[in-house]
Amino acid sequence: MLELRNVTKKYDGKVIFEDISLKVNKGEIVSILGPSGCGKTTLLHIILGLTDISSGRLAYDKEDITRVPMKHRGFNIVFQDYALFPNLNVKQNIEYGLRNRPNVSTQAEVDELVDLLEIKPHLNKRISQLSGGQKQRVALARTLVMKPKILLLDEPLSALDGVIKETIKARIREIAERYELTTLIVTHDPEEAMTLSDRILLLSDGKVAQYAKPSEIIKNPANDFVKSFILNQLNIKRRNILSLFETDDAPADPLEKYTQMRPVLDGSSVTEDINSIIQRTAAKSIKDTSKG
Ligand SMILES: Nc1ncnc2c1ncn2[C@@H]1O[C@H](COP(=O)(O)OP(=O)(O)OP(=O)(O)O)[C@@H](O)[C@H]1O
Repeated sequence: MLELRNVTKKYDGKVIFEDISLKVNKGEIVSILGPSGCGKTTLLHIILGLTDISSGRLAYDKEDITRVPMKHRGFNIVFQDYALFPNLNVKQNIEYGLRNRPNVSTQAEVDELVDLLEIKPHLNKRISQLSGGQKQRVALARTLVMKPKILLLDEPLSALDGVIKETIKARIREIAERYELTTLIVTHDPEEAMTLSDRILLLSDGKVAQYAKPSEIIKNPANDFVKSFILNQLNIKRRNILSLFETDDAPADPLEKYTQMRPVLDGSSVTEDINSIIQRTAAKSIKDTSKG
């Protein structure tokens, strides 16, 4: 278990956040969510060991790691721009870290990850020949072969959209589950956080606005900031989708709105949901036509 106790970060005397306390269980996916500049990346770098804290404590499996340097913490990060080596091919990128620590993963384990992330057809390609989604999967594989105790992802989906985004989300969930890998993800997108994580840490004004399961945040938002940050953005997306079908199905109650939108957010049943809207709309227009 990862534990943060009263963690405060200041830059040049200016408080970025203060008194952040939280626990993350093994295998849990936690999204760090909040407006631009609230300190999401700083918090991720603090957990990684790349940035020092100003005060407070960090512990992993009850051992104090506050002063443990990054390379001894055994956590690993995928940066937003993937940071792949352009002069090496895909296979060499994935196996790069194993040059110094060859026994961390066996060849069979590397092959399993390559299969899981569907990279096999690309192993001999140069990085410049890959799409954004393929680069993301290679960056994930390169990090995972090193068997990190905690996987840290900085905006892993921001450069992706549509089906590719849903595929990467599914892979992240599958990896967390299969390897019981604790995963922390920085995002500014409430929809991403809602559909990907077991718990969401929502930061605002240098404080924890709420740390809870997505369903709990929807049912019991801790304050007005949480309500507006999460529900407004989700409702805007829902309205945009519904407006495509020109229906007047929009309920006034935010919770009902979210419940209706849930299948749309849950990539798996998006087609079913949109189909039912189409059917209802078509049935209505047939009725209207036959009336006239
Ligand atoms: N090395 C640094 N020195 C001084 N201030 C910094 C440094 N790194 C970050 N900051 C400041 O700390 C605050 C938090 O930055 P951070 O990048 O963690 O925010 P964020 O929530 O990840 O933002 P975004 O969503 O825009 O990426 C910002 O005001 C930023 O200007």
